[in-house]
Amino acid sequence: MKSHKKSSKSSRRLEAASINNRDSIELPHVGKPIWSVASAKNVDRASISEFKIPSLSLMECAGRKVAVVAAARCRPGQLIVVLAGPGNNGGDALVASRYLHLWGYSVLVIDILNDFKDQTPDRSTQGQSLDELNIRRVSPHDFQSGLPLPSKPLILDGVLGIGIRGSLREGLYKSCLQKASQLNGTVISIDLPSGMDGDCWSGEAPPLPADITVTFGASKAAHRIYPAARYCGETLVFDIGFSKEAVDQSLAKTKHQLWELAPEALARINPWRGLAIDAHKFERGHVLVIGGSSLGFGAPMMAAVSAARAGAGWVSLATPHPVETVMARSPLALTHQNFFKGDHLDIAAISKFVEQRRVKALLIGPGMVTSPFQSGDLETLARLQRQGLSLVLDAGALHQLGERLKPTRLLPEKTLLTPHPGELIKMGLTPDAPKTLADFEQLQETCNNLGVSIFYKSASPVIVSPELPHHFPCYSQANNSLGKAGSGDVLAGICTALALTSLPSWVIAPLAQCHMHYTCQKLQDTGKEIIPEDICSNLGTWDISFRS
Ligand SMILES: NC(=O)C1=CN([C@@H]2O[C@H](COP(=O)(O)OP(=O)(O)OC[C@H]3O[C@@H](n4cnc5c(N)ncnc54)[C@H](O)[C@@H]3O)[C@@H](O)[C@H]2O)[C@@H](O)CC1
Ligand SMILES: Nc1ncnc2c1ncn2[C@@H]1O[C@H](COP(=O)(O)OP(=O)(O)O)[C@@H](O)[C@H]1O
Ligand SMILES: [K+]
Repeated sequence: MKSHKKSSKSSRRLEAASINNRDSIELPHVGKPIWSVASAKNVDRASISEFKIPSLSLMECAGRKVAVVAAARCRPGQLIVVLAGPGNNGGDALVASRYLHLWGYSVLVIDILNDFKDQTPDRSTQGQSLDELNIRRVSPHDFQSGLPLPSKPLILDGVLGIGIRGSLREGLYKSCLQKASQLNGTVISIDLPSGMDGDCWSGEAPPLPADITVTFGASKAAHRIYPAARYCGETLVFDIGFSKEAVDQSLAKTKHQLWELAPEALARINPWRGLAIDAHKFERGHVLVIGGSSLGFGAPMMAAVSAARAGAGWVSLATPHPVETVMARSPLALTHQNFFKGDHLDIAAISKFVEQRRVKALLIGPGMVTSPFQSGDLETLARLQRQGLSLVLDAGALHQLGERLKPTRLLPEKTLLTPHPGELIKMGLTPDAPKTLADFEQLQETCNNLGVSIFYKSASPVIVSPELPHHFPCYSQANNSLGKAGSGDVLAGICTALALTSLPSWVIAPLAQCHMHYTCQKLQDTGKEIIPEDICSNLGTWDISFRS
């Protein structure tokens, strides 16, 4: 978000550093594209037909990678049960079986075919190469009718991959997968847990969820976005020798693109780099947090402390409670206001405070249960934005915001909304939570019209911003210790501190999530069960906490 006009020499230095930040951070510096299934198929097709890479050598490489992963996970004496379906996913499984057998592991292949005629040519070739080795192979009928097997084998799921169309049909493939799930083994799935749609992240659990998924070229949406990602387990991505030109060609054709952000790369961004050693509080910037309700003021307090720990120069807190009550519970450096008239905001008083006290970033919503806005309030905020104010709206401030925003148009580079799925729906912008990339494209259209960026919060939050047309970065490092009431307040506070800098909102929001996630992880290393309050009072300095 652009910093507003500054006069001193050192503040110009900050602005220069921040503008550099803004100009130099590009998506490929901090993330990798997530391929759609169509892109993956295009890469495959073009590598083979245009760039003359033999399909069998891609399969050989894929199967070998799977074998290496399986060998590393196999316990001494453990049986490896390989489920090999009819397509090239099954072909990969057969290559893996060959390697594992040759390396001395005990392998049992289940040929999950209705008919040998169903096989793809490459799968059939791999089958023939297995015939010459002494690998035990059984029919799906034998497998299903109670073939005695040791419990807890290592299972390789090569029944179906990205060739699936629609939902998994009832029949042989599904029943074999269900049977395999009864073995209670460790499951390594090839490319995708069989039956899953690589592009969709909100579907049902597949019959045989994976502990590890081995995929090729790049991850797909289902590997990275929750809830689908939970069924993939740990996803490992391998290069299997696709042509780089084929990859570039395929991605160039892609209309919209999900990106997987790399925490280590985000970690190198220090939002305060370049801040002069003699900087004063206004060079960092003044944050005002407005929130709370009759239920309390813990949420805005945590957001305010998080904003201070994330680098704000001065943080003021406004709640509907008597200032003395809040002050008695507050860290000393926070200053306190009461900008409420009943359930609503005294927008004139806020506006005066923002102008007089040079507030540069305003967070409204933590701990609020209903919308605090009345007609005209958003117009006032839009006017303050044009004077340099950045706005972050969370929780209660999001309720029915869609309707309220329509006549207003805020500045997208200065407005960040942070809804979780329920809040997104309550905003009234969309009847359902986004389930596909096309849904995000639609949401971006809405963001363009309203002049806002949306950080769609979940265990794998995605940013949708008019500043980044057709590209949707996702931070997919989940940690269930963050699934606790209050994490959203910490996140909103960090976002608001970062809104003081000139980082674009598509960087601010994931960087805030990354900072919260790293801090949580570090605190967990001390062996404690972590609560959001711990995170807010222990946020690391940007340089130190991100050096891991
Ligand atoms: N050269 C290549 O083509 C490469 C392909 N690779 C592997 O090949 C896989 C893709 O192979 P294929 O395109 O042969 O497809 P799959 O092996 O994923 O699946 C094909 C089978 O799925 C069945 N099917 C489709 N929709 C279904 C539904 N709704 N319910 C039940 N069955 C359904 C089809 O009848 C067909 O028999 C990738 O996932 C990857 O594992 C890798 O070997 C890398 C190279
Ligand atoms: N399992 C998880 N892994 C990673 N991040 C999570 C997880 N669960 C929640 N979060 C993050 O924690 C925050 C929770 O926000 P929210 O649902 O608004 O919580 P609250 O308002 O109760 O504080 C979001 O930033 C979300 O991205
Ligand atoms: K599979």
